[in-house]
Amino acid sequence: MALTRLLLSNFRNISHADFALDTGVNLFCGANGSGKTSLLEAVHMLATGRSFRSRQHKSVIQHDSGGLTVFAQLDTGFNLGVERLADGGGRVRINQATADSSSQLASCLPLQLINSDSFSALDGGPGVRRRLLDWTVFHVEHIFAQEWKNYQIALRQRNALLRRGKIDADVIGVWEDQLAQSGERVDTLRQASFAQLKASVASLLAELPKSLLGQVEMSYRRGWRKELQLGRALSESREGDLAQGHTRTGPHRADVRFTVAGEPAHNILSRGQQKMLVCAMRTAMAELVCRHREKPVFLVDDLPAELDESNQQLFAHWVSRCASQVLVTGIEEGTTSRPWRQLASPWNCPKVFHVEHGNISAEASAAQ
Ligand SMILES: Nc1ncnc2c1ncn2[C@@H]1O[C@H](COP(=O)(O)OP(=O)(O)OP(=O)(O)O)[C@@H](O)[C@H]1O
Repeated sequence: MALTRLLLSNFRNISHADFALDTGVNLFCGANGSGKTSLLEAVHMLATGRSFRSRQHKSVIQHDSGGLTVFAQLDTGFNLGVERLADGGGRVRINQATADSSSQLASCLPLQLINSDSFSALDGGPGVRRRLLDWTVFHVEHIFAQEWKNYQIALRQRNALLRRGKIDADVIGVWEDQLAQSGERVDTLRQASFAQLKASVASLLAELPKSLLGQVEMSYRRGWRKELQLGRALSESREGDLAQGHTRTGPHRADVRFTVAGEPAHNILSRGQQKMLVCAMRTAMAELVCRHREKPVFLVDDLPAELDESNQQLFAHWVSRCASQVLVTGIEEGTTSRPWRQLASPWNCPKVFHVEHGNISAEASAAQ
């Protein structure tokens, strides 16, 4: 699936923009602070309901304006709209109907993002990596969203009881049964996707020249002891959980680890190697999703940062295999477009946009 038209108003320094996008490559070039990242942020908001830079909608809304809107038409026939108001209000619409969860947006617009925060997949907490795995499972297995929701409802209830300090074994037992059932199913779905991601990442990394990247090991930790059923693990940890006031075991503590010779990968790999590992993971996620449904859209903020030319070219090649469309930002048109121009048609004819003080204008025709 691809975005065919994008409309923004009052989104950071972009007061108004309305333009058509190509399938394949769309390049947004401009000086520092011109609004390139804001544009990617707006597309991300359409797919998730939120910014990737700020938890506060207010900081994204243009100063002195009452609210922002982002609207897109997709080639699948869907229209997506997000409105955020300075007074805290807002709404999300899909084809004129109000959407009540951000997972409805995500399901209409599967999106992959590569930016300077992507390193947190390696040096950040387990939650970042768990979300990467869950993005994949969500798009591959339709029952995952409901199972995960059931799990979280039961988790909230158990935690509320633990916080009260005094627990009735029968009452907590009911929630532990639900946690155990949905938790085991969440884990089974995650394990199936993880096995495929691991194989894909290994084969993508094998396309790179020989280096320590070839020794990266990926492992999945499900969040509770291997030898136990989840129900048993929960009842065994009840005492300790009570002392801590929360549930310390279960799939909400799962992790995906990247190691090299037993060490966390970010302690060993160079910055460029780390970025290629993250690019391989993101590509593997997209490859897996496009085996089951339509190809995702990629957002790539400043690809040349940390990557030499051959790595940029390899990543562009990966994206062309598993994406329907890519929105790429860069300062200079020449360097930003170079990795894409060596690909086969139509990926070698980017649509070029110039971004200047929040104004976005398309070049009359794509330069060759
Ligand atoms: N709420 C806001 N209202 C108005 N302007 C804002 C708001 N938030 C940020 N800005 C400004 O919007 C501009 C766009 O920033 P953005 O990060 O999109 O630039 P960029 O083109 O990606 O720059 P760089 O190349 O430096 O990464 C910046 O000048 C920033 O100061």
